[in-house]
Amino acid sequence: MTQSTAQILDGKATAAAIKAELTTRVSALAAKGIVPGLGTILVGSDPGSTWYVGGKHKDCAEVGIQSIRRDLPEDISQEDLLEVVRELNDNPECTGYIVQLPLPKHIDQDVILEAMDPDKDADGLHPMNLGRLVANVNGEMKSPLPCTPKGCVELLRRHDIDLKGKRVLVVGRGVTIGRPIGLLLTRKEVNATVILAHTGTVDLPAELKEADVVIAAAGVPHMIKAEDLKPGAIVLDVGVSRVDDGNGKAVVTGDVDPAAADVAAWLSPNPGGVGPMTRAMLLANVVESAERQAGIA
Ligand SMILES: Nc1nc2c(c(=O)[nH]1)N[C@@H](CN(C=O)c1ccc(C(=O)N[C@@H](CCC(=O)O)C(=O)O)cc1)CN2
Repeated sequence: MTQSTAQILDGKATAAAIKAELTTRVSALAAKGIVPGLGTILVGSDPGSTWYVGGKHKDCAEVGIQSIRRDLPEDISQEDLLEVVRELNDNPECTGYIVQLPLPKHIDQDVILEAMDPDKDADGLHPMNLGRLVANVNGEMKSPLPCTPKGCVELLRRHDIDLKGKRVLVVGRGVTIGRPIGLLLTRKEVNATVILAHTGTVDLPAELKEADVVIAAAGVPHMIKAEDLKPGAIVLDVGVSRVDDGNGKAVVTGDVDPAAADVAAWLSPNPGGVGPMTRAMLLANVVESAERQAGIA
């Protein structure tokens, strides 16, 4: 049996440390009479989405952020959903909010995200904030960043992993992870070289073998095997799938086969890696936005 070589990028412990720091910053805001408030909009009763939203409210309570919850039926019309978006845009207790994704198929996600007040967009997914991410090559402009990409960069930074000059392969071109993470990693402050692979990529195995860093965000269970990787690669397993464990129970499974730990130098596991960082970065976005509104940051 081979010995696992990879060091673990522990998202749970890192997120816990970030939450402790945010608790201090929320107390400083409270001393100035400012209480940040996060709103969530959940449409339907998908078990995963319901769990994530519940976790966001629990996190808020932990760090002292007020939370506002709007749980809506699966068959809500787009117009009625827009009405809830407008209500949170105007709600003074809500300093930022998110619309939990994915939305049901009959709702146009782009229309909903665009209707949000960009200054209250805690997920950084409003087209204005995605545009700011594109324009912000130096990383100096302050705007909310999508939580999972921000979590990946913060997880690496807090483990002193420098990506300057590294060849990074991102697998998956989704709007919440794949596309924005390339923009973050190519900022001058990170200076990585990024290749964005997707279902149309001709020779994924060749790209994987050359990558110093792999960020797997395809949502295909265990599609990346140990033998696909360059020895010593840094691997972030970000994709989430729920598969039957053989006993009728759904378990969270990442894109990377656990045996990759025998080849990689660093591995962020799934669960326990980037997921907890996504939650912590949402809190960070809410606190940063409240600080900006208070003229602190
Ligand atoms: N509006 C948004 N929708 C979605 C986002 C997002 O950032 N904004 N990301 C994902 C879901 N997500 C947060 O919303 C999320 C995913 C995973 C985790 C997490 O902590 N996962 C755990 C495992 C959880 C489990 O057992 O199910 C882990 O990785 O350890 C938190 C948040 C899609 N939608």
